[in-house]
Amino acid sequence: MPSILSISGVSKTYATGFTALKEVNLDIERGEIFALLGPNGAGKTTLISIVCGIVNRSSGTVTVDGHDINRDYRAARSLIGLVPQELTIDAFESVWATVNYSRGLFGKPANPAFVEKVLRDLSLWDKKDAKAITLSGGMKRRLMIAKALSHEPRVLFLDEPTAGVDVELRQDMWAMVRRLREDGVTIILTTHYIEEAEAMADRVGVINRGEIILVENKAELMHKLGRKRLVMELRSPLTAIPDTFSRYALELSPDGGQLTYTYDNQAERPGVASLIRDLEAGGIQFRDIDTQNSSLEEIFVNLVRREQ
Ligand SMILES: Nc1ncnc2c1ncn2[C@@H]1O[C@H](COP(=O)(O)OP(=O)(O)OP(=O)(O)O)[C@@H](O)[C@H]1O
Repeated sequence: MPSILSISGVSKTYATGFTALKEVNLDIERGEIFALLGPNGAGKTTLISIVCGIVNRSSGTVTVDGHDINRDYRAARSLIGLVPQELTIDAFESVWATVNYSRGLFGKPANPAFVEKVLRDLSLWDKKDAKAITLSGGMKRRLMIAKALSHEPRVLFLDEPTAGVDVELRQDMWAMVRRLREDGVTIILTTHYIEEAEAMADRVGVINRGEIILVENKAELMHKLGRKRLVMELRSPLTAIPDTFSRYALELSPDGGQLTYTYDNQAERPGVASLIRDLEAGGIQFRDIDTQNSSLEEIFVNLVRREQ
């Protein structure tokens, strides 16, 4: 079956002359949850905005379920729901009116039963008459999602759905997104959080400086990115790593006072215990030891470095 969303050779240069996207190619499969990961300014919002017709692309084509977003804009756009980063709701409008109004904007006939289902699914039904201003932060986010679903889209974009929300709300959001997928909605979310991609996505794309540098299914990506580091503060600095340790991927800090061992998270504990034994046997003593997970920032740096 053809992809539900097909992005081909899309570039964007803003009026300032800044190129935010470079020849992006991406196909989203029907019914998947796709996480687009990238650091600030990578181009995630620009890409989503192009697909949603908010920003004009400089080149390339985008089709949604076969509809070209230029030639067939209304058909393409009506298949898409967008939950932007910022809240865009009228503070003094009720939940019910907000969602119905949004549906009307897409030219869809009133369907109170459908709107009720959306509100119930998002645990907003008992708030249907409440004004948006009276809702908690979490409810406002859910209202944004209800709005985006009001016209029965087949593809839902969630731009940073859990930025700045607490852990509990984040979990609720994840559960809700999974339910939507069960209903057949294809979901594309952008995030800074590796955990979010890990918890939710079937596939993950990494965008950096306007380029998609990797698209992979989650299991493989987590295998690649799930790295840990063991950092050892040495009692006495070394001038070089002795040859006997060449089987371990060790790095020595420039001052010789710190040894770092990076290993794959997924593999069977790869030799941390034997490394420590070997260090002791080799007379290398350390006064402190610490484990760290590699941060997303480092993962990007590594990915980008590998690219160059
Ligand atoms: N209207 C604009 N004019 C000029 N440059 C812009 C415009 N909008 C965005 N940019 C630039 O394009 C780049 C990509 O921005 P974009 O918002 O797409 O990134 P992002 O990956 O969504 O980042 P964030 O996670 O911070 O939202 C940034 O460097 C940004 O400054």
